[in-house]
Amino acid sequence: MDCPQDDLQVISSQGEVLPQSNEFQELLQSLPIRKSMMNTPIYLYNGIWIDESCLKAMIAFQQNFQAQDTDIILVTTPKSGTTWLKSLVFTITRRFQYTISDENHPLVTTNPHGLVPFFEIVYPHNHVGTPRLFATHLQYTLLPESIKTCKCKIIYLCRNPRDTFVSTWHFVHKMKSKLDPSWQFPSLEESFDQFCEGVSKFGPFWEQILQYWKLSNERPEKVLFLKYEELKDDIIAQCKKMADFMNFSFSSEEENEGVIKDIAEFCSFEHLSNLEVNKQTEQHSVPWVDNGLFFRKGEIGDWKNLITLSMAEKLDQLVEQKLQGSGLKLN
Ligand SMILES: Nc1ncnc2c1ncn2[C@@H]1O[C@H](COP(=O)(O)OS(=O)(=O)O)[C@@H](OP(=O)(O)O)[C@H]1O
Repeated sequence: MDCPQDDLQVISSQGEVLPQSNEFQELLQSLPIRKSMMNTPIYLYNGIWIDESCLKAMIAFQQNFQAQDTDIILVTTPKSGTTWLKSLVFTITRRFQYTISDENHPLVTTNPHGLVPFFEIVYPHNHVGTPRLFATHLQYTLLPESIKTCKCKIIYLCRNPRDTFVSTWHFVHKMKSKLDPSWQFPSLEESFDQFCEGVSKFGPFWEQILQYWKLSNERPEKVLFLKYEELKDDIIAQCKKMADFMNFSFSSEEENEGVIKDIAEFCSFEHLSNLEVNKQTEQHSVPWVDNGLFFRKGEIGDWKNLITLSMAEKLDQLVEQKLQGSGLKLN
C-alpha cells in the first residue's frame, strides 16, 4: 500500500489534528533513509521501512488504539491479497446483516478498503458495525499492546514473493502515470534488488511473514495464517477455516444451501473487479489510490511476464535462506 505524502492528517484519540511537531521532524532526521519503488523517501523505523505519513499515523495508532476482545485484525504484506481478504472477512462476518443478493450490499457500493480501514493510513477511523474489522501491513512487534493482550483475533495473509513483487511494480507504475508521467522511477532491476534487500514499504517482507507464522504456531487461537495460493486452490475450505477461526462458523444448513460458494463467488476477482465502484478512476477508498488500482489480474504466476528466471531464482534462494528452520514454505 502506498501512502500519499501530503494530504493525510493524523488525528489524536480526542479528535485533534496532530501538528507536524519538531519532535517528529527530529525523529525523521535521525532515521536511515532510502528511496521507495516510487522514488519517494522511506525511513527505517523500529525494523520496518515506512514513509512519513504512514509513520505519523502508525505512531498515533500505537499510542492510542485500544483493542476490544471481539476485534478482528487483518494483516498482510502489501499486494498479497489484502483487498480480497477484506471482502471475504467483511462478507462472512456481516452475512446475517447483509445478504449478498441484496443490491445494496456494502461491497456492491463501496470498495473493500472503504469498509475495513488500514490503521496506518489515517488514524483513527469512524467504525461502523460489529465485530470491528481493521487492517494493517505492520509487523506483530509494532502492534499496540492491547492487540497482543486482549482476545481479539488476527488473520494473516501472505503471497508468493515473486508475484507480490510483480504486483507492487505494476501498482507503482500505474500510480506513476496518474501522478506525473515524467516522474523518474528506479529501474526494474534496481527495484528488485531493493526488494531483495528488504527495502520495500513495511518490509523486510520476510520479517513480517516469519513473525506471524511463528505466532500462528504458538497461539493458533490468536493468529490464523493463510496463503493467497491456498485461497485460490480451495476457497471454500479456506472460507470455512476463516469462519471457524472468527467464531462465525457456517451451519450445516448454510453449507447445504451453498452459502459459502456464493460468498466465494461474490468476493471473487471476476465479480469484484467488474463492479462499477471498483472500476472507478476518480473514487478513492484509500487516499490518492483509485479504487480500480486494487484489481489487476488476480492470478498466480504472473511474475513470469515481468521478471527473468534468474531473478526469480535469486528471490527463491533468498526466501529459502530467510525461512530456513521455520517449517514454512512459500511456493
Ligand atoms: N478478489 C480477488 N481475488 C484475487 N486476487 C485479487 C482480488 N482482489 C484483488 N486481487 C489482487 O490482489 C493484488 C492486490 O493486492 P492487495 O489487495 O494486497 O493490495 S494492497 O496492499 O491492498 O494495495 C493484485 O494482484 P495482481 O493482479 O497480481 O497485481 C490484485 O489483482
